[in-house]
Amino acid sequence: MITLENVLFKWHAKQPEPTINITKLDIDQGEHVFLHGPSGCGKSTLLSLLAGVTVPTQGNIQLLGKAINQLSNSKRDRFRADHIGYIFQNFNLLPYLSPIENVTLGCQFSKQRQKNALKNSATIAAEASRLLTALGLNDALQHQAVAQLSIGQQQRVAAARAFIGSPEIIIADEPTSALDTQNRQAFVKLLFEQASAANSTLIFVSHDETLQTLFTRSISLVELQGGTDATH
Ligand SMILES: Nc1ncnc2c1ncn2[C@@H]1O[C@H](COP(=O)(O)OP(=O)(O)OP(=O)(O)O)[C@@H](O)[C@H]1O
Repeated sequence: MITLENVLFKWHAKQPEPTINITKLDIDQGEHVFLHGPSGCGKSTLLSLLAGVTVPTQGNIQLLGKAINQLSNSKRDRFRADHIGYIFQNFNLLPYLSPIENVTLGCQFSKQRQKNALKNSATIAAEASRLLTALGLNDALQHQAVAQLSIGQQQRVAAARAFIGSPEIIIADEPTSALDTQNRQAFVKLLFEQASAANSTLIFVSHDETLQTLFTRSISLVELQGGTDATH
């Protein structure tokens, strides 16, 4: 469901070595992938290629059978809104809005995700609340401004926003870096429950290798770029 072939990416035309150089990568529907590598090796760059935020300098990226690098900017934006949930490292929440309001924004630009959300709950707000509860944010916290929540609580809001409307692909860029080890593992398990319920593919970047064993697959970006078998 995700296929990369001969993908090269340079931030600048004059860059001597590409930031991304991947001959082949296939990820199946429903896989939980742990992507790791040292700082600066290109993990976030790869995630932005997978999300269609940037396009490769050369090569093909197919998501759900569609070559996203061949889509116009507006079609790529639509594809992303319909099929990809993104959990940002700094969460990118709107601080003066409540958790429910932040989560409903996750499907604001996608009719398809709104439709999916309404298969689970009577209203989009009720579905936001259901997801927040499932991710461990109790009802009392769901209506106050996000700025008043702890980092761990904000992280649950960011995750619920990515999951609303059951996108096929969930991308998480170091969402656990602010938590201690025990809370990281608990949070990852909650992510898995939601990903499995929607059969979403989860691509998760982290520096914390203790999380690696929880995942169905682990990819070293350094090995992948070197052309060796990078999957364990
Ligand atoms: N917007 C940008 N413009 C130009 N160069 C960039 C840009 N973003 C990243 N880079 C460069 O691309 C390379 C890879 O950066 P990237 O952020 O993808 O690494 P990373 O593996 O995610 O690092 P970290 O673990 O520290 O977050 C770095 O050399 C970085 O300087």
